Amino acid sequence: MIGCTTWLHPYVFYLGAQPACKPANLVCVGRILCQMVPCGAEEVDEAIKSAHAAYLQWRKMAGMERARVICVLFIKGQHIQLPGGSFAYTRREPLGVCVGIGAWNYPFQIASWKSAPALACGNAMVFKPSPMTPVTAVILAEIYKEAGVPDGLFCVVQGGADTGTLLCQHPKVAKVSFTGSVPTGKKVMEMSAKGVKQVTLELGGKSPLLIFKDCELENAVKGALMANFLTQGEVCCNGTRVYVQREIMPQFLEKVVKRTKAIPVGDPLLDGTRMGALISKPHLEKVLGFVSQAKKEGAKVLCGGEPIVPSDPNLKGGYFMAPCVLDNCRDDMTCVKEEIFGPVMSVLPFDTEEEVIGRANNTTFGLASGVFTRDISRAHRVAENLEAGTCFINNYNISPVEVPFGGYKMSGFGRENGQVTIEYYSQLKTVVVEMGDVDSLF
Ligand SMILES: NC(=O)c1ccc[n+]([C@@H]2O[C@H](COP(=O)([O-])OP(=O)(O)OC[C@H]3O[C@@H](n4cnc5c(N)ncnc54)[C@H](O)[C@@H]3O)[C@@H](O)[C@H]2O)c1
Ligand SMILES: C[N+](C)(C)CCCC=O
Repeated sequence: MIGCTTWLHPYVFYLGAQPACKPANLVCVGRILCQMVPCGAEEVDEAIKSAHAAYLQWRKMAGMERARVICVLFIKGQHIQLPGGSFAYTRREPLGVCVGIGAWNYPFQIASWKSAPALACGNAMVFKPSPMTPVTAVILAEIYKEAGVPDGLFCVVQGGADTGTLLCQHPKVAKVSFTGSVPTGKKVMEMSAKGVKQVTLELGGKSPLLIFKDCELENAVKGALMANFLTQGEVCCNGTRVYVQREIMPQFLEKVVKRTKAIPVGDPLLDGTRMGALISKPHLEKVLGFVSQAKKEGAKVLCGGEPIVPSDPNLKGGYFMAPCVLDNCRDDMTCVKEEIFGPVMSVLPFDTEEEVIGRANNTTFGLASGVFTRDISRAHRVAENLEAGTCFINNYNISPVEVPFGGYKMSGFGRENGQVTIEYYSQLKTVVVEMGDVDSLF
């Protein structure tokens, strides 16, 4: 246990009572790394006020000045000509204090994807990481401080649902950017609606990956693995419904199972490791529960799906499981309908393009999708018809920061990354300029 410390400004970070554990090894399994006291109303208010005070100075700085601290994208308005030499122009202005609330699966990335554009647009941000992964957002705050971000502009508050609720309901908050599950996203949206706050929701998914018989099979197999086993399958946009055209199903399964069985599972700090432990014991049990349910509903486990103890004795007690491939799946099975958030691939056969697009879209989610084919016309036709915020053609899970990311349907709205993010962290002011006399009706 790390000793109790409270740091205020530039961020609020309370260490005290809520354990954050490491899931992988004996030295750390179940061992408490640090303890957090969830922030209550007083601390949340203090963080928001401190962010607001910093925002009042930060918003006045020119883009060039902010660019000395944080790499600022080109933020510009429009010039619109009007009759008689008059004109209007638009300015992109910051929103104020934005709140970021993060999930546990990409804790540093989520904090960065939210706070960097927020700050670049002239806002302040109060960020609440998941209580499962509370530490890396604080490291990000330290990086910002070192880069020259003014005190208070990026504050980290710790806590769970109660702290998140306080943040969403605070009257000084202009916007909430949330990453997490659909049920929590709905609550965040409801609370934000009451205060007419803008919202970005990055929610869950159950994305389809369509593999046509004319694909380059080795690439499709590699793509299916990238779509399912990256980060132990704890990835929102994973392509966990793998639709394979019937004619190539035997070859696909043989290759995918061979590669899946060869995935080195173990210590995530070693270069050769490709899969680590799941986040927690309850989450491991939940994922294994999906595999048991799939078997009951008629799926066939081709490999994995059970807890494993890696050969390294230090890893005993870690929350490891063998990556799993499920065959004989149907669209009505729980494993095909629900987000598992673990290393479980469900494989389903299809016959025609029209049929598979209908089946792929038959879900309330719409985060991502993918297609493997050599037919360029088909690739773009499928991309157009799939109801998802991203479609990967002949690859999967490629998301550089220049490229917008976000969902359709219940997977959320708003976008992170890319130039378009500016629209979600700024508001547009129109300035109308008269160059002649006022033509009054009165
Ligand atoms: N679309 C994306 O970009 C993306 C990225 C990562 C994860 N996710 C999704 O996140 C989910 C897994 O993450 P999780 O289990 O941490 O999700 P979660 O919804 O349980 O929690 C997310 C965050 O919300 C907070 N929270 C909980 N209740 C709240 C409330 N009432 N008000 C305000 N905040 C509240 C939590 O403390 C946490 O910080 C999966 O569904 C995954 O798909 C989506
Ligand atoms: C970087 N990825 C793989 C696109 C993951 C984004 C965050 C989703 O959970």
